[in-house]
Amino acid sequence: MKFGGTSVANGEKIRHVATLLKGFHENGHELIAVTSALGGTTDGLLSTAKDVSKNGKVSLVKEFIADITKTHYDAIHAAIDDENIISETTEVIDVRLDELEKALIGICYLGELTPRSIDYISSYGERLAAPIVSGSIRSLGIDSKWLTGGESGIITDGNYGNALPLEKSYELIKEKLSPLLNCSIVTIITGFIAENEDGIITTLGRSGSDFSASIIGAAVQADEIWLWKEVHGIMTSDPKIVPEAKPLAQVSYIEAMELSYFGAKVLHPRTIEPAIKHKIPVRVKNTFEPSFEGTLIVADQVPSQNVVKAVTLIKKVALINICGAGMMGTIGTAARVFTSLANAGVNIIMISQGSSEANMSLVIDEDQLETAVAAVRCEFNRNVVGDVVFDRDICVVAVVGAGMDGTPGVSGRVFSTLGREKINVIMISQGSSQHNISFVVSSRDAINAVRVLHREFYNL
Ligand SMILES: Nc1ncnc2c1ncn2[C@@H]1O[C@H](COP(=O)(O)OP(=O)(O)O)[C@@H](O)[C@H]1O
Ligand SMILES: N[C@@H](CC(=O)OP(=O)(O)O)C(=O)O
Repeated sequence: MKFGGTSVANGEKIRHVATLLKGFHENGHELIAVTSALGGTTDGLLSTAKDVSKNGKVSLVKEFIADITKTHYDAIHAAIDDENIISETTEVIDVRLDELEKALIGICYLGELTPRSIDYISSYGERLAAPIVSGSIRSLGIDSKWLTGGESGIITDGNYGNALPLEKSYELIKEKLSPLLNCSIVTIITGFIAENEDGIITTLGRSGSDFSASIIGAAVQADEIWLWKEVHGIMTSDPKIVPEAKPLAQVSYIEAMELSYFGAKVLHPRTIEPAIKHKIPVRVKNTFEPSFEGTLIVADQVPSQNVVKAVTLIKKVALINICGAGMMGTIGTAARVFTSLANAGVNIIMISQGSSEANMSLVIDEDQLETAVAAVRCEFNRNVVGDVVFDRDICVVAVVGAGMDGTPGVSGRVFSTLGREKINVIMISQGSSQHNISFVVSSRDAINAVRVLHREFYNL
């Protein structure tokens, strides 16, 4: 079971989570829980580290440490009743906070922030949360211990910020965690963080605790992997954009993956991979309404009267247009574009090429725009490719559903709906899997595009 940052946002919520875990434990379930950082902590750690690496202000570190100390002390007192457990937990937290302060001050003086140090700093969110969740369970009379992702056996490559578990992790986790399953203990594991083969802390990417839970669930061959969140499950759209969005009772692994790739922040994009490999159902549930069934994610495609299961939105992306008459018929142009971007470490989200071959459009993360433009310009030096133009002011909208495969008329409905609303479509892409149709619109049209499409396919 994984509890997200919104589920453990403060001491009262942590107490609620501990009570849920106690209930499942007492009902005879053998379980392992993965916790995220208290909501907002990882953002705070990252922005403070970035700021102080630029401005070197030790006073800013002191302010941040005072804030984070208060948040976690408040959480300890609201989540734990037993005085001894309060003081034990406070001691652990104090040691962590002291290390964190020293590391941030180090960054102030060094004036640089490497990918490795970003992972080290951001790991503190989960490393501060896990002792409190574990203490809260102990305070309810259930034995509990906590481990970091690395200690539980998640060993990754060295790709800081987006590390992947090595295959051997699965055996290692099984070895380390299986003995803790059939004894009277609830084990808490820090989500999001792991370590590489040299024992250096790595992270699995933002929102990576979902992925931690599914790696662990797969390794111990859990019956189900449950992801507890602030929503009723996977919904027909982000309820923050479309308030009338409805929870989906069941979706397939493929649909869940497509949804997460296309921006549905409800799941970390890699979550489903370990579950597929080990054929484990995944359930998304609402921490604050546990009796609601939530969404079950399973292997088989679930027949539904709605061919479109959900409408999603990706923000913080940018469009690159590579054009030039010289591209027409010049063999190898695409290979050079993709190789130069790959060598620069740029991840491509969408690709489209017009049949005239004089134009190629790519969508990438906004953060990588400058690197990408420089890489393509350097590769061609105005030979073959005339120019590389870009637009930061765009979003990707997608309609997702495995039932679209072979169902005619879905694109017609998508684009005529957008046309009626006078929403200009800048770029279109549909994979041959036919499980999604994705397109680019200007940022100012994006929310409206999601809402009108949701209304079109769900009649709400
Ligand atoms: N299709 C979707 N279904 C459900 N939630 C979605 C969807 N798209 C985006 N979201 C957002 O994902 C968030 C998931 O819940 P949250 O408790 O924040 O998860 P976690 O803390 O595990 O990251 C919600 O706040 C919701 O706004
Ligand atoms: N704390 C990490 C990892 C995580 O999974 O968080 P959440 O469960 O709140 O998405 C983050 O903010 O990225």
